[in-house]
Amino acid sequence: MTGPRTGPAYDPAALARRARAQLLPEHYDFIAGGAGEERALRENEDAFARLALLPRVLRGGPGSGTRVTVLGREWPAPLFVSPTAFHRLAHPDGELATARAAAATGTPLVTGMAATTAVADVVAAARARNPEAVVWFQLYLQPEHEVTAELVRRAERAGCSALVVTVDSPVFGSRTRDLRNGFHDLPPGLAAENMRDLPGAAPGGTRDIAMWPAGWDDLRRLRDLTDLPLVLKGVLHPADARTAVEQGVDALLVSNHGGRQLDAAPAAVEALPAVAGAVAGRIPVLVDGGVRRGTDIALALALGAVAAGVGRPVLWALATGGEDGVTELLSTLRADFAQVLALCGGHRPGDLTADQVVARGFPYHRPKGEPAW
Ligand SMILES: Cc1cc2nc3c(=O)[nH]c(=O)nc-3n(C[C@H](O)[C@H](O)[C@H](O)COP(=O)(O)O)c2cc1C
Ligand SMILES: CCCCC(=O)C(=O)O
Repeated sequence: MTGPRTGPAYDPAALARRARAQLLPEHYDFIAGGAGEERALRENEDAFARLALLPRVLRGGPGSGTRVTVLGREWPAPLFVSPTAFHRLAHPDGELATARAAAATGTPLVTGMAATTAVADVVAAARARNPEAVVWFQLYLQPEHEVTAELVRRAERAGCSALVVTVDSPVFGSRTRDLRNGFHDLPPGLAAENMRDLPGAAPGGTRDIAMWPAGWDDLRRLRDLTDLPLVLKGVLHPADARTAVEQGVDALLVSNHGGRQLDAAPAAVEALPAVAGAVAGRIPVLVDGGVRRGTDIALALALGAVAAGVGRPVLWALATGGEDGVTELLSTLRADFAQVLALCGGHRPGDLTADQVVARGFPYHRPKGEPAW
């Protein structure tokens, strides 16, 4: 073998196994688990495995790197950290460690409303590592408008540059493992810190996060409340994607919530082409669910996403290695994607196209609903 070894050694399943050994079983299950029979959860990864990439050849080089532009900001790679609750279940440094690692690698972070660290502290930790760090705030619209408004003000004051509104949770999904384990409360000493001192909370106390069936009117009220770009997370139906564009939404995140809400939902990557088709390039489309390696990111881009998010792997890396673990994971995913892009004959992320995606089998075929060559 000649030349430098460029392929990173990374085994996502082994990372999850190592994390399992570190965590209390009910905490591991909370993170790993999904709704119902966990079909949507399994399908997220399986659907990627059913797809293959046709590389293009003799395209010359060198490539110009992995950078992409999303909502006016340049990202070093089409990769971001999806919002996940309660990072201090995984590691005592929790969201602070995740934020530092994301910032150090230039990876945009979506911090969750259900974080165990307040958004101001998350952004401060990220900016201390990298003044240019991109942090977005994930929001569940709350039934009381003043509560939503206060959360938005906190995200704005903290320096978040977009709001990711999760719209796939009109009610909470049935998490089979949590029901079996009786896991429904954070352990003593941990709290959803963004929910502290909100209207309706006891002094010094936190409010519960409501899963509530908001409507498009509520989204319009949010639009009037803030100038931050709005990203809708959890859109799977192309008709909703079209409405979102008409309503002035700034970006979509195609997601089945990591299989934690509707168990009959399709895999995120399977829902992506129809949503991207409905949006027709008018706003950026992001995706998460089952993204574990560079080939998954490449498939997502070829099928119309501008970037892909990772959820559980970040928590596994945090559990096993704290900040350094997350830094290693994010750098590895970026290097892996850079290698896959080059192997596909791409010079830049936008070079990956839908005609390069085929469904495995003999003979392989174009995924249904995709235009023929
Ligand atoms: C432990 C855990 C907590 C999560 N919490 C939230 C949340 O508070 N808000 C939200 O919009 N999505 C949440 N998600 C969903 C993620 O944002 C994301 O859609 C999903 O994890 C992506 O799939 P992946 O874990 O296969 O990468 C959570 C996922 C996990 C695993
Ligand atoms: C109340 C926050 C729950 C977070 C969570 O587990 C999820 O959104 O999947």
